[in-house]
Amino acid sequence: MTAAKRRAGSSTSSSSSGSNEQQPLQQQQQLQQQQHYQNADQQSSQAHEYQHLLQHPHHHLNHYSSSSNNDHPQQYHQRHQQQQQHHQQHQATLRDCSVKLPLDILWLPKSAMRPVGPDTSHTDCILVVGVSRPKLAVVFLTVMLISLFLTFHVLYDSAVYNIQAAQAVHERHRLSLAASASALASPASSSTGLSSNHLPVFVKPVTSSNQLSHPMVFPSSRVHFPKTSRRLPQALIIGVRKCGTRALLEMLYLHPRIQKAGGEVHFFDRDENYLKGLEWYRKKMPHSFRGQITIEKSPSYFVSPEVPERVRAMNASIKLLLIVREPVTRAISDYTQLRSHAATAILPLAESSGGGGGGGASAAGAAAAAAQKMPSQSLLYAKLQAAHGYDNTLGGSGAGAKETKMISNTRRVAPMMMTTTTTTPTPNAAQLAAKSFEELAIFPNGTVNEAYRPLSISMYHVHLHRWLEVFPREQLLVVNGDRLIEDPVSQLKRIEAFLGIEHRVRSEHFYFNETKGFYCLRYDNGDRCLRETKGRKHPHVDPIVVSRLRKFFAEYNQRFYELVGEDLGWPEE
Ligand SMILES: Nc1ncnc2c1ncn2[C@@H]1O[C@H](COP(=O)(O)OS(=O)(=O)O)[C@@H](OP(=O)(O)O)[C@H]1O
Repeated sequence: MTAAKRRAGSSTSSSSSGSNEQQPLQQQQQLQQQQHYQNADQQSSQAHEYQHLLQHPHHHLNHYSSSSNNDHPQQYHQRHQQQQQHHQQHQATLRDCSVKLPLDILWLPKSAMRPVGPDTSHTDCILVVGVSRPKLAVVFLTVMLISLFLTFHVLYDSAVYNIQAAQAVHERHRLSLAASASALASPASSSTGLSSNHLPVFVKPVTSSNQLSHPMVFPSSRVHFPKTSRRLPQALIIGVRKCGTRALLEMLYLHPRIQKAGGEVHFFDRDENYLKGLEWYRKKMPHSFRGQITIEKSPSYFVSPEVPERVRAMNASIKLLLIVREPVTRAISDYTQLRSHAATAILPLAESSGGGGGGGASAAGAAAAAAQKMPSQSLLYAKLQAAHGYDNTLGGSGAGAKETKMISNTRRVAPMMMTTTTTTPTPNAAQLAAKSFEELAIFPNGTVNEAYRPLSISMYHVHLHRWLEVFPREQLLVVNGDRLIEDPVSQLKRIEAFLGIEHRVRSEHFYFNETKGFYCLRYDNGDRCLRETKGRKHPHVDPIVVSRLRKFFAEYNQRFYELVGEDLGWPEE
């Protein structure tokens, strides 16, 4: 810049000295005047030029070097004006170089920087990136705070995780000890498909060494993650007892979107549980991720009159699964279980042992005394039975107030004790175990004992009617229990669609166990069948009695088909 300026200055002075020698005085004066104006002009634009040259050295160098020292002053003046125009244009360009960007990113003229080596590029601007100290400090602090937050979050999560895992291991250990103790004390208590500690049938006891080596494994054998919580069920298997409720729940549990309550909670059908409130119920539920569906099954819900309203009070949009089986087969299955209990002379906690109640000691006139020992569910039944007076023989009546009213107003027999907490063998138990299904289901005069509980539970339409008074039909899915035994996948596909979850449970999850005569489940870590309490061998029942009962049920079945809008094709004789 200085050199160029000097060059421009010297060219001007040399041209003026030439004129002094050759031209007259007047012309010299004119020229001096012009020079004076020119110099004034030059001085006024000197600051701009300096700025300009700082930012565009190449341009200025070319510009000045291309100027002829011998130009006429007028021409020079014109050129100077052009230079000024040029200069203004370049000022506009310069604005690009002085754009201020956030975080100290600047475009600067290259001339402002001291080049390290020879400058070969043809650009005028240079990008300078820098961060001021306060900004650097803010960024640093922010990064520090975020990493601190993340560290604490991870530490907190893993602490909660470990505490819960440790609790679960402790609980599981306690339960398995209780299970082995009760198994020793009462082999019959496992006949319902659940151990007395309410562990699900499929969950095999884990040895304490296993528990210690897998502290993150919960009783349900699924890993519990900190981001899970216990949620109230979004779906219920409401019954029917002995129709495959346990098999259905375990099969559904193969689906990754399903979580299940381990045992039968009996929240809605037992007053003593219901009075504990929803929070108590929620705590009985397993941990689940958001998006998973928690399912609980208590088959006695179906036949308990107060349950539909209570369920609706909890969740009016809950999904209900009702599994049914051919009614006479179901009744025989019920009888088989009740007889099994009676034969061991241990009267079962009927409602907790697979739902539905049932199991009975004949104790005519003993209802009041027994009621004192009974859970409230049994108490309700005892009241009903006392009011209506039904047969109290093995697995007697008591499916519900409306049902009993409708079905049997004819018989007035001493009320029966539906359930009892006693484990003392009664003399009647053995006698009851000796009674045949035929004797219990058909009176000597050939009429059907409608009040016999295994039969009254099979009158599905009576119970379903109550549910459909409270819930819309679309909220209830009827599962065919007979088909579930033969072809589980087809039924599960329907249920997956009903629950709004993708089809995931497939045939490779099952294998047919010839010895058992049922499908068993195939898990990643092994195969599992339901306990021997499921799929018991049924006693032989006189075909005439079976036919008689099928005819009897034909009408009820038709009513049931009408209610559900589907013909299940059960035999009518
Ligand atoms: N895969 C598989 N394995 C074993 N058992 C199966 C299976 N699928 C359905 N079932 C039928 O389930 C019947 C027992 O029904 P529940 O589980 O509802 O009984 S309970 O009410 O919970 O006691 C049980 O009835 P019974 O055969 O009379 O014992 C079985 O027939």
